[in-house]
Amino acid sequence: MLVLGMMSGTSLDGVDAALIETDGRAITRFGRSEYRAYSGNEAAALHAALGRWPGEEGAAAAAELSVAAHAALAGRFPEAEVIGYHGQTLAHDPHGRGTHQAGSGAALARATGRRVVWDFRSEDVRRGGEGAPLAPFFHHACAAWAVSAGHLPAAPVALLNLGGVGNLTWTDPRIQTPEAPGACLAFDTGPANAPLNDLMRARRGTTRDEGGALALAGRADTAVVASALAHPFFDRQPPKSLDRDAFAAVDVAHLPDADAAASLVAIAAGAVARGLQFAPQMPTQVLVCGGGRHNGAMMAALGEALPCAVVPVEAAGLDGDMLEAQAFGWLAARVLAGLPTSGPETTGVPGPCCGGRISSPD
Ligand SMILES: Nc1ncnc2c1ncn2[C@@H]1O[C@H](COP(=O)(O)OP(=O)(O)OP(=O)(O)O)[C@@H](O)[C@H]1O
Ligand SMILES: CC(=O)N[C@H]1[C@@H]2OC[C@@H](O2)[C@@H](O)[C@@H]1O[C@H](C)C(=O)O
Repeated sequence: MLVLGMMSGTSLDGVDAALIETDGRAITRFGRSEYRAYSGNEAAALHAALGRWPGEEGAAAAAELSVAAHAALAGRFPEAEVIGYHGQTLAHDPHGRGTHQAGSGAALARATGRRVVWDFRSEDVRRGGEGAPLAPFFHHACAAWAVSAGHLPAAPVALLNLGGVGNLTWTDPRIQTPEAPGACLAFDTGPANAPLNDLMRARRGTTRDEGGALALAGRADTAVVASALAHPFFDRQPPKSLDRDAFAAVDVAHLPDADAAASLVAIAAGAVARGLQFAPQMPTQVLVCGGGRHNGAMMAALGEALPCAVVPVEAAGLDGDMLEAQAFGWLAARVLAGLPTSGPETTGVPGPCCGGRISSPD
């Protein structure tokens, strides 16, 4: 089936939408994609609602805004039979209050006249999993696709998503299904772009460090980096997940702008290196997707910190800006096929877990 996957990540910059043709197992074809940036007012409303749970101030407005933005974008894809709708994560506390993605799939189904698969994380959390990351089974499908297309050798590889938070999937495409033991090991690596974006907003009034120019002009403060990487999160065995602001306490207030940016980049790269130590074997390469791969300082720091090649995921014929949107399209097809969306090695859920809810327009 032809599915439209839609994702608005923790960076709160906008919505990605991408078509994918799949039965929830193999990827038959990648289709076209579009991005819709949030307006300043929309981003401000979403920021104001961060950390809020259903019923709390700002959450309902964020949910309505999310549905409206996604419906507008979905209107540009009339050919999609089904929509995979992630919603906007406002809060994530899997072993406490749960996980909260604002935006109702039922409302989106009514607004678009199409079937919507949504609420992908709750069931995993309810069953004791981390509820994240959910892209790993899709990363396995991508690796298998890239091997069959001749873009990758048939060997273990890692996919690293550098969004607001980073997440990494080690995967062996020689194993047939993603839920099979040994096919995937996945976890959030640590903070990626979110602290850098927050720094740029506070100090420069911009949304991001374009190309990593500011970080490239600075020097990482070794004491700040070491103290951030001393966080007990990095010693925890994967799977493990993070809330967007888990590292809000990293203190770079005393550093000049460029050194502060360089330090946050070094922390993000160091976090990936710490995480990769848990991989069952060193991957042939780390394929980087997500906005962070456009940050030259981030890519350079990763190249230094990791013991294997680090390349943008385009090297394997994939689209690094749309991988997460595609993931939620593929996962939607998987939910409709009744196949698991997470497992013990991706979210720590005790057994294979079929998450997601299905809403019809009528
Ligand atoms: N040209 C660029 N230069 C520097 N940084 C960039 C560039 N383009 C994107 N980014 C960074 O990538 C971020 C967006 O990444 P992405 O869209 O992958 O995140 P997300 O999907 O919102 O987050 P997550 O994956 O955590 O849910 C931006 O907020 C910015 O920090
Ligand atoms: C709770 C939540 O929304 N987590 C996001 C976030 O952004 C990156 C990282 O943290 C990952 O855990 C996840 O998103 C991706 C798409 C995932 O679930 O694989």
